[in-house]
Order: sequence, then C-alpha cells, then structure tokens
Amino acid sequence: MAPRTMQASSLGAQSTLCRRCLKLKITTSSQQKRHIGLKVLQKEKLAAEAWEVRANRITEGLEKNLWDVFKERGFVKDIAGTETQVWEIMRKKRIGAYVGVDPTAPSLHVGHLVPLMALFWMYLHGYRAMSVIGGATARVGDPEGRMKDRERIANSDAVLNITKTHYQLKRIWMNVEVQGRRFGYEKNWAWRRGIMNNTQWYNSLSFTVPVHRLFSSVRVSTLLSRDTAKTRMASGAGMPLDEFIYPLMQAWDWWHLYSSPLGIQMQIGGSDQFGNIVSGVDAVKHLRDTELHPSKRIPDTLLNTPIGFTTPLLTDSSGAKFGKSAGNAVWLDPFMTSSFDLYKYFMRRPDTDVENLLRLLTFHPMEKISEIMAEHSRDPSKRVAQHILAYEVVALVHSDQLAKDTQMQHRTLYATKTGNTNNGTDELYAVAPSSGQPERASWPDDIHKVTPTVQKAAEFKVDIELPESLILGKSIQRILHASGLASSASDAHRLTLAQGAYIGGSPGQPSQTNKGMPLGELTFTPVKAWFPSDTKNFLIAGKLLILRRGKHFIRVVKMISDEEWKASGKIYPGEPGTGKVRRLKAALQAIDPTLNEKDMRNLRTDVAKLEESALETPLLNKDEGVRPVSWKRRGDYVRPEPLKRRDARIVALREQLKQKVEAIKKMEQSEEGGDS
Ligand SMILES: Nc1ncnc2c1ncn2[C@@H]1O[C@H](COP(=O)(O)OP(=O)(O)OP(=O)(O)O)[C@@H](O)[C@H]1O
Ligand SMILES: N[C@@H](Cc1ccc(O)cc1)C(=O)O
Repeated sequence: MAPRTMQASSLGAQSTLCRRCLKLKITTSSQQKRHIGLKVLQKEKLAAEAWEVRANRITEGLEKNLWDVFKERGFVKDIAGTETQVWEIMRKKRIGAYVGVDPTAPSLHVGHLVPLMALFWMYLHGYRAMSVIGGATARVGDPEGRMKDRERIANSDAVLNITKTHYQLKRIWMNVEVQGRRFGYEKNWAWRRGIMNNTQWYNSLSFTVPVHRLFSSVRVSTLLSRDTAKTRMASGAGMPLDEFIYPLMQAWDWWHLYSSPLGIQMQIGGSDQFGNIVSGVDAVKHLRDTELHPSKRIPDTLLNTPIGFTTPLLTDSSGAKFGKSAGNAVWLDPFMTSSFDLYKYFMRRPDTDVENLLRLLTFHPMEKISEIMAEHSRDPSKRVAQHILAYEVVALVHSDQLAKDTQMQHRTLYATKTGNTNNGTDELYAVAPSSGQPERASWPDDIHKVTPTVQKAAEFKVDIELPESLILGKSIQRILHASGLASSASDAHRLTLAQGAYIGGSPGQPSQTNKGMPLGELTFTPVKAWFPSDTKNFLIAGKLLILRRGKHFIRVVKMISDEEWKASGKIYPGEPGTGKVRRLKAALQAIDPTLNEKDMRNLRTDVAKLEESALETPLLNKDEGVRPVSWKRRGDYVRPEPLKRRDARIVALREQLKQKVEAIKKMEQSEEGGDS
C-alpha cells in the first residue's frame, strides 16, 4: 500500500470518491479533507511495491536493513523499544523519523550533526525525515543534565535563533541532496524531508488539551524520579514548573507528528535525550490508545509502535559534551566559525578518533573508510583521513565548492616552499586537487596548538549592524544594499519590483500597518517600495530586521545608534560620502598631496583599468617608457624629458595605488561578509 494511503488507513481515515472531480477524497479528521489525483495514487502504489520488494530482499539477506548500517557505523547508543521491533519496523514500513533541536543559540554546532546524520541517512534510504526546530520548547529549555535553572531567552533572541537555525538547516538539507547524488543515492518520488517548528502547533494549541489528554495520566513521582529532577530537588533549589514538564512538551511534539499524516514514528536524539525519548514513547502510546475520535484511532500493532534511539555524544578533549550550555561548541555558522576554522578543527582530530568520526559524519561507505584508514596508517603524518573528514563536513555544512576552496587554502597554507610536489594523498581526497602546491611532509606543531574558533554565541547574535539613520531614514532598497543582499540600490530596486526580496513581518498586511513577525514564527512579506518611515513596523524588539533575498540568502540586521556606528569606524555599502571615487581620491591625496584634479582624474581612470584587468595586464609596453598600451606609436618616438619625469612619478604612484586598491577591496569584502 502507498505510504500516504497506508498512513491514512492506519490513522483510521476514510476515503471516498469525489463525484465532481473523480479524485479520491481522503478524510483524516472531521475537518481535514484532501483530494488526491489518480496519478499520485499510482505513484504511491509503485513506491509501496518497491518498498515491499526491498523488505523481501532484506529478509533474504540481499540488501542491508538501514538499522544494521546504523549499528555498524556506531550511530546506536540506546534504544527506546526492543531491537527486534526497530529492525522489523524499519524493514517493513516506510516510517517517518525526527530530530528536534532547541534554538537556544544562533547556530547549530558540530555535535548536532551526529543525530542529524542519522536522519539524513533515513532520508537517503527513503524514509520520511523531519528536522524540528523547538521554537516553543526553547522558550523553556531542556533541563536535562543542568544543575541550575535555564536563563530565559529574550523575544528578539528567540526570533533571531529560529531564523538562523532554520536557514542553516535548509542549507544543510540542500547539501544532503547534493551529497546523496554524489554518493550514488537516486532520488525517488517517495522521499520526503522537511523542517518544522513546534510553534506551528503550540501557538494554536488550547492549554486544556494536553492538560486533559496527557498531564492527567502522568504521575508527578515519575517526573521526580528523573536524574535531573532528583539532583535539583536534592540541592534544595528545586526547579521551575515549566522545566519540570519539559519532557511532556517534547512528548506532545512527538504525538503531534506521529498522529499527523507524516506518521513520525521514530525519534532520534543525542544520548542525553534518552529519558525524553522513553517518556515520549509512553506518552504517544497513551495518547494513541485513549483517542476517542473513531476516525483518528490508530491501532496498537507492531507496525504502529513508536520507537526511538540515541546517538553517541561528541565530546571535547576533556570528555565534556559539546554543547551550547557547556560553552565549548564549534559552530556551523560561517559568521561564527569560518569554513577554514571548521576544516582546521577536523584536521586536529587525533588519529584514534578519526575513523569513528568518518563513520558518523560522512556518507563514505564502510569499505571506503577502511581503504582511507589503510592509506592513512601508511603515513599518519600526511593526515589523509583528517583531510577527508574535514572536506566532507565542510561540504555538508557549507557546500562542495567551499570545501574544495577551503581544502586548497589549507594545502597552500601548509605547503613547503621546496621540493616534493606530490605526497601521494591526492587520489584519496574527495576532490582531486592539484594546486601544484606541495603539502607539508609532516605537520607543523602549531596545527595542534591552534585554539579552535569556538566563539561565545552571545558575541555573534547578528550578521550585520547598521545605523539608525539608515534604517529609519532611508529607503528599504538602500538598506538591502547596505546589508549586502543587493549589489547597489538600483539592483535592490529591481529586486523588489520582481518580488525577490522579503522582510520578516506579518504576511499579507500592508507596510504602513504591518504588525511585524509574530513571536516564535518565521514569516516573511515581500519588500515593496514603501516609505522609509514604514520600515520601523518590521523591527523586532525595536532593533532587529530580518531580510531575505530569494529563498535562502538571509541577513539579520541590528539597528544601532548613529554614535555607535561612527565609533565603530565601519562604513556600509552605499554610505553617503564614502563612495569608491571619493575613497580613491582620498587615497590618492594621501599618497601625494600635490596632485591636481586632472592628474587625479587620469590616475582614477588608470585605477579603473587596473581593477578591470585584475591588476595583472601590463599597462606599459616593454620599451615605451610609461606610454599606455593604447599609444600605438612608432619605435623611434622619443619622449620629452619633463614628460618622462611625470611618467616616472605616475609609475611610482600606480604601484602604491595597486596596494591601496587591494586594501580597499579586502575591506569591502570583509564588510559585506558573504553567503558562501
Ligand atoms: N555534542 C553532541 N553530540 C551529539 N549530539 C548532540 C551534541 N549536542 C547536542 N546533541 C544533540 O542534538 C540535539 C539537539 O540538541 P539541542 O540543541 O537541543 O541541545 P544542546 O546543544 O545539547 O544544547 P544545550 O546545551 O542548550 O542543552 C539533541 O538530540 C542533542 O542530544
Ligand atoms: N530537548 C531536545 C530538543 C528537542 C526539542 C523538541 C523536540 O520535540 C525534540 C527535541 C534537546 O534539548 O536537545
């Protein structure tokens, strides 16, 4: 049976044929009705048949159950349910699985990749995979393993964290598609993946519903018997009620996902989540078995059993779990940890850990990992395995291209100036870079000493800060330009005309009266040519703007006072009085204060040419003194002495200019940041 139909029937849904459109009408609850075309049904039937064939092949030992892959790669720490149950359910049913992440920081970190990788494997093997952002649960915070009450998150931070986490996950999911293709997984019509936020159901949930349906069945003693609660009680400090019932909130999420047409039957989490997952299993079973609405009832069968498992925790060198709370996270956000530093972090993993990390964090098959390790052990100083690990993680988190560039950058940086152009590792690299730069034969000591770019989350709350006079006084197009989402104000104008730019706010409300982004939700409205005074309606907590270009390019802008802006010494693209021409003029005058306007104009033209030719094309003909290339004169031309002197001065100035132009460019690049 096709997944959707199967889900519909397992949920007790009724199907009837619509007489008007001759499509099958599936009724999953008293309110929800969906029309499914015959073509879709046919596809679902084919997908179900393929799944059945696969299940039989697993029984016959011709194919591996993904569960066995999880086990051999070291993904399984603890299981909620029995192993036989999980094995059989995964064999027979195209179940859905989810991993939840609380957006308590503006970025995911390396530790999150472990449970997420298990989810990505599920997706690549045809299961439904959901990554859930805990927009609602983050307002409470999981008390698991904490000795003290959690600090509550400010509204503006909640919005910011949700936005950043959402787009980070989106990018990673896109990369999973790319990596899936690279590793030979053929995308199938039935594959389903997504990102959800639990505010989607919490914001419209009546308080009495979970109270009646779930809380009434849970004994306080059960919650009190959990380690965290016991420790907090024993310390005499106790714990706030919201943290105390946090496991029930997480359980409600699972119930919501389980009973939805997605049929999310499995929860995956880091090993600290085991308690929450086990209570989730009990809660989902209870809610399922006490369902009163006949059309929503799900039978208590093996194939409908909620199951879960936890993955091992990634720890730092002292054995502490990488996490936000511990303050030792290696972030995935490029603004917080550059791709180079992320690469470097994995280059520093000790040989004893690298095989395990290759299994957990890459899609390389086990046989390939054995080959890599064999090659690695032939000469560990080349750090072949670490290079491949670092490459794969950067490709997953950022992109293949960036991984290639970062690897090249790394090789160049650690290259010797002499000899040995091939250290024999090239063929093992995920890409086969041949930069001509020899790799250092043995690794310099400093590579082990460099401290990781572990940044405090609080220092990196926003992508860019911009002054109040711009945000409240200039057009939204100028703001888009200043934030780096458009190459100029006119580009921004074209973009808004084509409805390609968005701002975080309430959808469907005019700019003059827009109420802004609802708390905890990520909603956008297209940017229009509104009055500058309307932009303030989109400010979150009076200071944050969330801007988006197209689907993925996002900037979180913080408004600061003009005084703070001035004191920062920065300039933003398009800032009045700081144009390129003006800056060049100032640079020229700094080089030679005696230059007159005409000289400067000539030099500026030269600079433009220099820039165009990427500072490489020779501007002078070999024997022509300083005559520009365009002066096509005969060889017997003799340049008068005063002109020669002037030329010599210009040559010297050009040299200095080249450096200035480079410096200005670098400054611009670093100001613009980038959605690499
Ligand atoms: N170091 C880690 N190794 C493996 N899994 C991790 C690690 N850190 C977090 N996870 C898992 O990622 C998922 C989401 O974690 P979440 O962001 O909610 O918490 P966290 O990073 O542990 O933050 P906090 O320290 O605030 O609790 C959970 O399943 C969690 O167990
Ligand atoms: N409690 C999890 C995050 C989470 C949130 C909501 C869920 O439904 C599931 C998981 C953690 O702190 O790591």
